[in-house]
Amino acid sequence: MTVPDSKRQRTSSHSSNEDMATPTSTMDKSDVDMTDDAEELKNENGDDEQAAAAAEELEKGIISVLDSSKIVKALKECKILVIGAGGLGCEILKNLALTGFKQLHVIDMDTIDLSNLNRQFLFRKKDIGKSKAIVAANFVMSRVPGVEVVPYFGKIQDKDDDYYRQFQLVICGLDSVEARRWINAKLVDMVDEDDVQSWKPLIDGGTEGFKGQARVILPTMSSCYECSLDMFNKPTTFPICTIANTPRLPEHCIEWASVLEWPKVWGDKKYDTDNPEHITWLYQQAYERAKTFSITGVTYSLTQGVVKNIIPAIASTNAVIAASCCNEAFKLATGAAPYLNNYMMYTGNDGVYTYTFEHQKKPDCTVCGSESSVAELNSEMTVEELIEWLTEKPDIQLKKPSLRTASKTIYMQAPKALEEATRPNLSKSISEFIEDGEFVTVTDVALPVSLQLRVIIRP
Ligand SMILES: Nc1ncnc2c1ncn2[C@@H]1O[C@H](COP(=O)(O)OP(=O)(O)OP(=O)(O)O)[C@@H](O)[C@H]1O
Ligand SMILES: [Zn+2]
Repeated sequence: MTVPDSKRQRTSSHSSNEDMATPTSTMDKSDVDMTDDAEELKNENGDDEQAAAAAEELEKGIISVLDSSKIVKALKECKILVIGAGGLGCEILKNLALTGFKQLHVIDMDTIDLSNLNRQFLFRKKDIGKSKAIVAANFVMSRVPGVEVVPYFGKIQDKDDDYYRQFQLVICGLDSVEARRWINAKLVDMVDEDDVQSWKPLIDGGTEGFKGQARVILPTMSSCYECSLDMFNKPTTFPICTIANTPRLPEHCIEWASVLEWPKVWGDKKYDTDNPEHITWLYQQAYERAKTFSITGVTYSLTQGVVKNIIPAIASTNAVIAASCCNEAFKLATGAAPYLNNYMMYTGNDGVYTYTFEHQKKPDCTVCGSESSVAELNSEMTVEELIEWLTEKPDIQLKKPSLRTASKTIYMQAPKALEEATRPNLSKSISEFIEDGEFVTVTDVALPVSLQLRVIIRP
């Protein structure tokens, strides 16, 4: 696989993370690759004259027509892990196999559901209840001769470094932030400065309704998933005044029915989003209100979608994002063109709009940063409050953090005995455990690695 120029420098000079910033320009990259390519041409073809001519061209900076045999070789040698065999995963597996990649693995922990069949086209009705990964792998192999797809029916968290080490590239088609954070941290953690093979680019695709994004993460070199965690906020809610007074969208009317009308009529009784009678009631209220404001588009299924907070999966969004991910995989595997640097947004809400930008690496990113993450905390803060703070802070967002310093165990979520033993510490103030400037090690189910947090205690 083509190793970006900056990676080569990094591994050979042992330079620190700060030096690496982002991949260098395409021209620099091609310079390095071209020299190597010329060498390879000479060795492989044994046709000295042709090789010499090609080498000369390459040295002059002329990029000749792609050599198909080299492309084929690169695709054959690149082993890719696809994570997720859902809407995006089906597209990604199909694209990779048809592009000519030969060694694919796929992980998915889920089984096939009837509702998947409209867009997860590797599955048929007879497959309902079976493992997505296994069915997808068999389908792709039966349709595309010469490709091997090895499935794993389970979670990415089940696998260890040895498993991940075999791949040159990882592509994610996931639906959860948690799984993305896990694989991102795993791949960053696996990077060994002295071993270029330990370094695996991560291509991450994500879709939500008509919106999607594709990004290329070069572990320790470019911005990682965790660097941009604060971009993912809680789902949008509508301002109450809009809902109450100036609705413009069918969603506003549905929110009005569920947030304001339901409690007014039914008091403390909560509606059940799985009860068709309740949804029908909300739908009728919303429909009447929409009529008053000349708003169209309130339907039963939209009502259900809004109250359940469901964003419909759009097959064409998956197709666009998967295409972009596989395009990047092709470029990274073959060096045929510069790869995405590093974030592409797409929206199909209103025609087609895409935008590419370079998401900056965060120097104090808790996963890939070279600087330690600093937390300035009040000395009176309790351990429990610190834990809550860690779960709420937008750029940390942990689930169930456990805390310790070099000398003290502050609070452990598991095992049970340790949790019980440390529970009384929850109500104590953090200054009983943490000295000003001391490092706190934070572990959490969300991440396969621990975080180091330097704590500054404010008096
Ligand atoms: N930690 C994980 N390990 C392995 N697979 C995972 C993990 N987290 C999520 N997945 C898989 O990622 C896939 C995401 O696909 P997709 O977004 O199409 O979801 P879906 O559940 O099939 O569809 P929808 O949510 O729209 O009904 C799912 O099949 C899911 O099982
Ligand atoms: Zn990062």
